[in-house]
Amino acid sequence: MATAAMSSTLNQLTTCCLPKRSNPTKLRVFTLRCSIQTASAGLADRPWKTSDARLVLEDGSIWRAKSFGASGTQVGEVVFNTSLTGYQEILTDPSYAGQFVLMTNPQIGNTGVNFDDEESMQCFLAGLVIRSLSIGTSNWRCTETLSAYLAERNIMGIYDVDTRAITRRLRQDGSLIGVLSTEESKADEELLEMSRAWDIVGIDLISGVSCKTPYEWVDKTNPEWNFNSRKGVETFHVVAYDFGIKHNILRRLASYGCKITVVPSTWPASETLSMKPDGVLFSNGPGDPSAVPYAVETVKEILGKVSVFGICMGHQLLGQALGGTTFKMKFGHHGGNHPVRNLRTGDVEISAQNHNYAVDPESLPKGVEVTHVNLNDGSCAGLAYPAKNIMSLQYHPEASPGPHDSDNAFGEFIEMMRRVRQGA
Ligand SMILES: NC(=O)CC[C@H](N)C(=O)O
Repeated sequence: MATAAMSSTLNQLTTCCLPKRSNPTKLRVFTLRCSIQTASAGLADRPWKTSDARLVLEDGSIWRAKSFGASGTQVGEVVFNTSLTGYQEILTDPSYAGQFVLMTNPQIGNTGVNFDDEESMQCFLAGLVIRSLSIGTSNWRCTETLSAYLAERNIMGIYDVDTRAITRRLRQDGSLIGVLSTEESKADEELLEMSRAWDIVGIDLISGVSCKTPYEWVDKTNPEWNFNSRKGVETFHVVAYDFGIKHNILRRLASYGCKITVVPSTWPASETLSMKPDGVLFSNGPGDPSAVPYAVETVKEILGKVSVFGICMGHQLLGQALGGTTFKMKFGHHGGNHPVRNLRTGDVEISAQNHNYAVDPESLPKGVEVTHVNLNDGSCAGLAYPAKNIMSLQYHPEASPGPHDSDNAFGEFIEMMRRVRQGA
């Protein structure tokens, strides 16, 4: 069992062993060392688990760690997430398909998992990278430990890895492809080769996470946690394109009084328009928005004919459909603490974010307004095209996890649909 003294020793070691960027042609191994030794050689096995996994990054660094969840070998892009809570919502956010999520919060697993906090039916991410795996769970809602949950879903996790050092490397050099392996038989060079042979850019990851057939969604936010709900108001029919949709987007729309039909990413625009919805929502989703031209075409066919709201991937597809371009950011935004300025009101919202791509505002045609700006780096965080009843956000008004400052964006979408219905 890890004592406070032990974890403080570990923290000191982590600080003073911060590795420098390695020569890309050489493999360099980083291990979190523990200062506690076994008594004398051969007397007893160590009472704690020793390293049994490697994370090999494309820059040639090798991070020795301990595995939990599933075992095997997996490739993906490593991104860091700065949320303090909500690891289960993050694990089930389909937008993380193809990525290893490294949590900067050093202790994960404390609250276990529960089935009410899932953002989709599955974990699509490549794996989870954490500093310390909590040895116990303490939460009245907990139904299972994080380890058991990941093992059942065949998702690999590693802990006792220097997450601060990896995060600093990602911030300095940008997102990196990595291979996580528990297989001793695989040589370091082989894993490095795998990481260099794979790329997340240009792959359609949406088709692997979208639903296959349309369905109706009725669940609202649980009354225990609800806020901003509207009572006794008219109902609006929204068709929601599932590019990897998070359940909380659907719950929030339902709580605002929408009747929702969720459709697959390949659902023809003509079918959507024939349903005569009041609005169309383009959801969040994984990967490169330039790798799904079919989705951009669908958005183009719908724009101007009905009110639309794009969230994250939906915002990026809207940007492209309007004639703009998207680009890959250095390491993206992933976390629940990103300040955004709403340029219409002047208000600053603390927002939940998860994206690696962004719309280039310079590429947008006249009439398209940048409505929100990310205050950390000035990137475009929201768009509107009032003449065509279009609005979009690069971040997550549904939060989950994250602050609820931006929830009113759903209210604005409702207002837009109401104005169109009233012919205003
Ligand atoms: N959450 C999302 O919709 C992410 C959008 C896109 N996959 C990106 O990384 O930018």
